[in-house]
This record gives sequence, C-alpha cells and structure tokens, in this order.
Amino acid sequence: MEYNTLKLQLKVYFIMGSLNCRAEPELVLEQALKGGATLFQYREKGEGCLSPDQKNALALSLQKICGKNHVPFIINDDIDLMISLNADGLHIGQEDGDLNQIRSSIPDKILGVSVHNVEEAEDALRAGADYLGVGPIFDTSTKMDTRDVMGFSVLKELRAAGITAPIVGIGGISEENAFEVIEAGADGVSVISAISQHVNPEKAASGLLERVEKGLESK
Ligand SMILES: Nc1nc(C(F)(F)F)ncc1COP(=O)(O)OP(=O)(O)O
Ligand SMILES: [Mg+2]
Repeated sequence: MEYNTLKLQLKVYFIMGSLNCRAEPELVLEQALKGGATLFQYREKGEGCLSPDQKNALALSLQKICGKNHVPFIINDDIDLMISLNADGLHIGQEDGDLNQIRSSIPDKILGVSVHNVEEAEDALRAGADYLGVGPIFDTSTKMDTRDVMGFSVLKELRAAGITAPIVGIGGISEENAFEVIEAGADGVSVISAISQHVNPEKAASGLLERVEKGLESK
C-alpha cells in the first residue's frame, strides 16, 4: 500500500479484544470510530479469551462495523482468520511466523510487523512489511510479555537510520504523551486501554486524534 495513505491511517490505531473492554466490544468500537480512530486491529489474546468460534463471530461483527465506517480491519497474529474473513490486513510479531512466507501468501493485504530496533526494522521492510509497530514506548499493563520499555529512543534511531516507512508507536500511550510520540518520529499512535478502558471511548479517540494531529503539524 502507498506509504502516505497508510501513514494517514496509522494516526489513531485502536487495538482491542473482548478482554480489553469495559462494555460490549461492538459498542466500544462504534464509539472509538465515531471519535476518529483511523485504523482497527482485532487482537483476541490472554487468559480467558474467546473460543475460536466466538472469536470468529466477534471478528465478523467488528469487521462489519469497520466496513460501515470505511476504516480498515486488521487481524492480529491469526492469518487463517484474516484470510477466511478477507480482512484488510494482518499484524505479526517477531515470533509469529516466517515473514517472507506470510508476505508471499497475502501479497495484496496490509502487513504490519512489530519491531524493537533498527535491525528488526530493516529486516521487516526488506521482507515487505507495510508498516512497523514500535514499542513498548512506555510501561503497559495490557501485554504481559513485552520486550523492555524503550521510550522514544528507538523511534528516533529508526528515523536517524533513514527509515521513512510508516511507523506507529505502541505501549502505554495516552492523550498525555501522544504528542511526544509523534514528535519522536512516529506517524501515529496505537492504543488499547486508553480507548477500550475509557468511560467514553468516543472522547478518548477524539482526544488522541487531536494530540496526534498537533504533533504532525509541529514536525
Ligand atoms: N499487536 C501489535 N500491534 C502493533 C501495531 F503496530 F499494530 F500497533 N504493534 C505491536 C503489536 C504487538 O505484536 P506482538 O509482538 O506479536 O504481540 P501480540 O501478538 O501479543 O500483540
Ligand atoms: Mg503477535
């Protein structure tokens, strides 16, 4: 996909699964999109997450909501689910499979890869990643098995290494620190609990978008 289009879509990248929500996941997503979330990833993971059948049903329901709002629908990890739903893309981490093989099996889909340093970033781009998920930027309580918290440094290092590809920061990002994440070099912010745990997901999404756009203007 064309870099600039994807950079715009990465502005407020909402990620969620059934375990992350205070309310019905469908309602949370509707509100997040109403508030201006620009991209969505369905990530059904963790102790007590949905069974495969329930996961497929929720994925279909969330995909319909994204379609209605003209926001791309990305699946985390599960390439079979992505293919069966003809979702818009897949996000994988360093341990989620062979990137070259995955890239060749879904050549026309958005493919995002988690990276933690310049070497992983260059490898991912060489293999055909469309965007990079960089983090955890700050401490996060959502994902238990993260790499060490990295702060802004890796974002700055990636850009200093001449990487111009779409980058989204992830990990503990909120309205309070989103501006700095963009200033450090990200094209957007990816959040789970900042929206999914907010009493008003619409307000949370619009507040994040406002900070991200201010950061983009300042660059
Ligand atoms: N799911 C993610 N989405 C992003 C995105 F770029 F989309 F913001 N970045 C990073 C991750 C983390 O991906 P991974 O390292 O495989 O862990 P998990 O599968 O538990 O999420
Ligand atoms: Mg993964």
